[in-house]
Amino acid sequence: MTRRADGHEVSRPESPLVVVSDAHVVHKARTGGLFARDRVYALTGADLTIAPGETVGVVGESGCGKSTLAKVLVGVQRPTSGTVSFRGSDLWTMPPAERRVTVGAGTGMIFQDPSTALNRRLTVRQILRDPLDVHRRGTAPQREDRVKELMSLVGLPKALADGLPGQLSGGQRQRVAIARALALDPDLVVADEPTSALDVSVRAQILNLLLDLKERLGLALVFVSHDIQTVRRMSDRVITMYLGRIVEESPADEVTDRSRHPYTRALFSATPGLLDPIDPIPLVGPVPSATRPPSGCPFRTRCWKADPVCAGTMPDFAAASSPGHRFRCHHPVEDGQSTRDLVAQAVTTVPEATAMAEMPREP
Ligand SMILES: Nc1ncnc2c1ncn2[C@@H]1O[C@H](COP(=O)(O)OP(=O)(O)OP(=O)(O)O)[C@@H](O)[C@H]1O
Repeated sequence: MTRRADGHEVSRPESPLVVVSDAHVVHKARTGGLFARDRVYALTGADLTIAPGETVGVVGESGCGKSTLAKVLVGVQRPTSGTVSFRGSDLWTMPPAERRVTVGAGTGMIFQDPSTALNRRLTVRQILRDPLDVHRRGTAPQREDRVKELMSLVGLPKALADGLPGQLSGGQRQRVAIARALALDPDLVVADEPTSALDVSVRAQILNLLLDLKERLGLALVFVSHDIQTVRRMSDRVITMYLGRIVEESPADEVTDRSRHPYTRALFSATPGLLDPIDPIPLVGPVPSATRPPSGCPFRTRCWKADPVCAGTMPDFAAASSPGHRFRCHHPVEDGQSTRDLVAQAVTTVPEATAMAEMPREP
């Protein structure tokens, strides 16, 4: 059984749709010149399972690896190590042609900015026909029918079929991008900040459209956003990432005041309107560089609960008291402890945390 965002329990088929196991993504640093040796640890040891039909939200500060995880899930980013299986088949050991079909037909991705994600020289009809042509879906008339069906599915008037992206509003462009992601009837759609480039007035419409499509089509949806309130509203389950690591995974209704990882609590405490009007939990300094992540727990340099144990190892996942809730922390928040208490605790121990932040990092 999976708990939906509205609190209802729904039964899901047992076999997972996507399983990511111990995935690491390491890039060469973009800056530093031709002979730079710096590596960016964009994703470290990610384990994640997505069930058919569920919505998983991914939150975390800028640069923590959310987009990298999203791209790994839809087979756009090959992990440096680790595995990604889609409907039981390992994506990166199958022949490339098979992977293109598996990923192309089974997944869809919606990007932040539809202005850059859509080819400006193609009409809406051409944009929506393209995946059908590439994957040779049906006859020419059937493809035309599918284009019409997709436009109606996302609420685009027929009259826009011959329009170019530049002639559409931001909201209409994002509808085209959503329709394109749905063209091949995927099981999984990953939406990476799908509303952050849109006017506030159309954001709710696009979010409602995604929720509606997800229910109607039985899609699994991975929803990446900085907007924690929205993630919570959209998702069944929330993943918190910090500096390339998944540090907590919990049912959406537990992320505010029942999260066990100090970072998740701090992140949510800084979201206006989510909890009591209290000050956010204070953290020490900025997020460390992804080229030199701290040893052990990556959050320890900013955490008010950190001690030398945290500099030693990254703990394995521990299960919280409720199903589907797990976290990786040596000194988790106690079950039932209020965020208000944590603010008070952090305020008194931040000087110690500052000292911890000065501990040596890995070379
Ligand atoms: N192709 C690349 N080459 C070098 N570094 C990269 C590359 N792609 C991502 N990174 C780095 O990897 C880290 C994770 O990036 P990612 O885009 O996944 O983070 P994010 O959480 O999605 O950030 P944001 O919320 O700002 O979009 C960042 O430090 C980023 O600069």
